[in-house]
Amino acid sequence: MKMALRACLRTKPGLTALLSQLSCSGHAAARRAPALVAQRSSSSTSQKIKVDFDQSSGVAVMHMQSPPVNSLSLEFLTDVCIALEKLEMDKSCRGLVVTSSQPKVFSAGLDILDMYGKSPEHCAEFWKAVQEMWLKFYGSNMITIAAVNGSSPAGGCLLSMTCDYRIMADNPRYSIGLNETKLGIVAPFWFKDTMVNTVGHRATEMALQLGLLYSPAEALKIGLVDQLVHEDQVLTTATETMTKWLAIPGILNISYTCHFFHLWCCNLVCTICSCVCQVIAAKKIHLSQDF
Ligand SMILES: CCCC/C=C/CC(=O)SCCNC(=O)CCNC(=O)[C@H](O)C(C)(C)COP(=O)(O)OP(=O)(O)OC[C@H]1O[C@@H](n2cnc3c(N)ncnc32)[C@H](O)[C@@H]1OP(=O)(O)O
Repeated sequence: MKMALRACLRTKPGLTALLSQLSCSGHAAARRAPALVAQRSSSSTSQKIKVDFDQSSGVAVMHMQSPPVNSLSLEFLTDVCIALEKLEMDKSCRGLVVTSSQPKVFSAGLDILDMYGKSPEHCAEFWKAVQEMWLKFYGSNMITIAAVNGSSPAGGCLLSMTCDYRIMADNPRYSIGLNETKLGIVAPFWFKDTMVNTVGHRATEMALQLGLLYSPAEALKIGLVDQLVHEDQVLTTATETMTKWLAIPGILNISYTCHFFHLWCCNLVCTICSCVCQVIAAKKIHLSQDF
């Protein structure tokens, strides 16, 4: 799926334009962008994101450092998007590892405080930033690996699922999953679709209906994560794994993308049809009650 968006970005100028319209240029431009210096190794830091880029390997490591739990606030999302844009523009950067600098937590998901009691304008901007993060990760030309070194509920799980590969710390105290139902909210359809693409329909159905959070071992079993390693090994394993992925010529990825893009389009059309059907059904019920 991620590959699909990637192919689309390469081949369809229309979508690129769409993405750039959705891009953080509005709110992001106003913020100071962390610079990536063209040298063998460079480091750039915003308040909430630190990026270390090793030019010799072409791999960047993005450290999320927003205490206490890397919750996805508008400010945090904006910094992530700016950092991603910078890396994407640097053609020497081919791989990205995302990890957390916070102990025990990868990301707590959307910042609840940034969603509650805010103006409609803030909520709109916030929601746009959430979608943008998803699009930028899913549509990235880089190989992306999530080094999940702590708990990762809800939006944190979504973030990890937008990556090509997930390595999680093998600590039973940690959990991962889309637990929105348990919070009394419905996961947006694109959260659901991202999970379907990761673990399949049935596992997603169970996960979303029950708002399940999985232990690392359970997550590995259903394919929500790809590998478990000791807590201290998450980042090193991620960079080693990246070497394997980068050994595959990028062109081969593209041939898979067409197939996945087709599936993605079908999915989108189905979702739209199902929404239309629901509206028609609701109208019919309403009309039949009138008579
Ligand atoms: C409009 C439709 C939207 C639909 C989509 C929603 C997707 C989402 O992502 S909704 C957010 C769902 N997130 C969660 O349910 C996570 C809740 N948090 C936790 O489960 C735990 O905090 C943790 C497992 C991530 C970490 O546990 P730990 O024991 O280490 O830390 P805590 O003491 O629980 O928390 C520390 C500190 O952080 C605050 N906090 C935690 N999560 C969030 C959050 N998502 N947004 C904002 N703030 C959060 C928590 O309140 C504590 O703050 P204080 O120290 O000030 O009490």
